[in-house]
Amino acid sequence: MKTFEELFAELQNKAADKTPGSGTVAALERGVHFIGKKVVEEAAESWMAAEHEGPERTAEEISQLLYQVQCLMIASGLELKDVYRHL
Ligand SMILES: N=c1c2ncn([C@@H]3O[C@H](COP(=O)(O)OP(=O)(O)OP(=O)(O)O)[C@@H](O)[C@H]3O)c2ncn1[C@@H]1O[C@H](COP(=O)(O)O)[C@@H](O)[C@H]1O
Repeated sequence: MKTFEELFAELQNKAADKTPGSGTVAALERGVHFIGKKVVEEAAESWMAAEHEGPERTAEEISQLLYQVQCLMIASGLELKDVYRHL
């Protein structure tokens, strides 16, 4: 199990190192348009899971949404603090 902050640090390190075999690195190379579509896809799947599939599936889909949001943040050059200051 990992926290939101721990996952973000892991993804930042992989992006900086261009870790071979990383799906995150591959997604970042495809860019904001590709990642943005993933965010929308996972948001829709989270919504559908919440309506029809129960809490466990909803948690799984939301974890994927958070991952894609973090990819979008990194692709946009954002740090956690840039987002947190709007919360
Ligand atoms: N938490 C995640 C995570 N959540 C979702 N995804 C990816 O996001 C994509 C979308 O998920 P889907 O279930 O919709 O995928 P799919 O429809 O089966 O396949 P696609 O055709 O959409 O790729 C998949 O490619 C998943 O692998 C994630 N990929 C990585 N992580 C974590 O990110 C870290 C770095 O991962 P790597 O960069 O791959 O090393 C690790 O801690 C991973 O656990």
